[in-house]
Amino acid sequence: MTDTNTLRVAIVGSTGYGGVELIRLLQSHPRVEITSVISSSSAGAPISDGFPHLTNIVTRNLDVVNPAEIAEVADLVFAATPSGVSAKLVPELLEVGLKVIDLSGDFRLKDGGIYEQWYKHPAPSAELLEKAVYGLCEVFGEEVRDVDFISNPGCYPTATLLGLIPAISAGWIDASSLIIDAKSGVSGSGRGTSLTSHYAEINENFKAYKVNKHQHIPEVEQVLTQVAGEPITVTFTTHLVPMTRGIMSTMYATLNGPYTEEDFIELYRQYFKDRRFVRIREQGVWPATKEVSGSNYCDIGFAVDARTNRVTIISVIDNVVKGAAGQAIQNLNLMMGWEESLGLTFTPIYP
Ligand SMILES: NC(=O)C1=CN([C@@H]2O[C@H](COP(=O)(O)OP(=O)(O)OC[C@H]3O[C@@H](n4cnc5c(N)ncnc54)[C@H](OP(=O)(O)O)[C@@H]3O)[C@@H](O)[C@H]2O)C=CC1
Ligand SMILES: CC(=O)N[C@@H](CCC(=O)OP(=O)(O)O)C(=O)O
Repeated sequence: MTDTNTLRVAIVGSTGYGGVELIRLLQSHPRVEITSVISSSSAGAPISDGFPHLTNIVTRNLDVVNPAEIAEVADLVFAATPSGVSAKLVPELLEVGLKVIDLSGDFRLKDGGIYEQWYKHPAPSAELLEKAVYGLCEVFGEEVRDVDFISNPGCYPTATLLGLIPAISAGWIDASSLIIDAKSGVSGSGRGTSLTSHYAEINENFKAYKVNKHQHIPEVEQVLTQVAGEPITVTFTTHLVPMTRGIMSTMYATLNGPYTEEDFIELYRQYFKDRRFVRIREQGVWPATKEVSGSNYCDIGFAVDARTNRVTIISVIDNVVKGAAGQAIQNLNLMMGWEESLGLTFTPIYP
């Protein structure tokens, strides 16, 4: 620490969407100083070369990935690196005494065998999978306090779990009936270009992908199983939408009793009482991705259908903020014992 008020942080993966969003959000954080922005491909260059929107805002050059050097200038590292890269990098960062908040999927699953089945590459050590604390702030916020290693939840799981956990915990919905229909903007796939994120493939198109094979399925199931105390499996379909930011998770479940929309609204308002980043819509009003864009909010609305005895729950987040950089900073605040909204009170950008 430079003084008792300021935490020095480094960002590995500063040239990706998650890293650049961390840089943007941390400009407004009163207790954090960014002391190193790191890239494996562009070290030495000013970050504003690749990101002119940072001109006169961040004047640093990009640093190399060297854990010992990072430990000399920083107390904590955000690893905004791809799956597989984090698995190798995080143990090295912890080894030199750094605190770590990892944005990848590498440390979210507790069972290495399940990780390898879904991610298709070797799992981190069982010891580190055990050590990583899963930082879904509004549910496990107490558990991240004072730890030195947090695994930040996935974007789809954040929207989905916040939408389902209160109803599952209360036993109001049949856990064997869950269907999740999720849609993401293209920034969710990262900055690297690929055929699937190519303009001509995305523009005026809407497509399903990784159906029944998405790596976030076991993450959602792991947490719901933990909350329910019984094994839960889900049907989970992901879609790519021609927009830049945003996730909408639409969830369908059979009701276990005659619960109304008013009941759901009251249940969720109680569950998320005092948690400023979850907002529950009034009856008959459903959230849209633009209503949370650029912010750390997760907004949730409900529709109960007495004809089918099902509830539809609609949850939206900004994938790069609440689904990545914003929740990572919220986790930092909780870890440090600071007010959880410190530096995160952005109003959504509208329109
Ligand atoms: N985009 C999103 O909405 C979300 C992303 N995530 C997760 O966050 C992480 C970052 O995602 P995102 O920013 O979108 O990804 P990007 O592809 O946009 O960026 C990845 C970053 O990692 C760096 N990197 C790549 N290889 C290495 C390496 N070997 N060593 C060090 N750094 C490396 C890249 O920069 P360089 O080549 O310059 O080193 C780049 O800065 C991923 O694990 C992703 O799954 C999680 C939730 C939401
Ligand atoms: C639109 C899009 O492609 N989204 C990505 C989300 C990637 C991501 O956030 O991955 P982790 O949470 O596992 O780190 C995907 O569906 O794989």
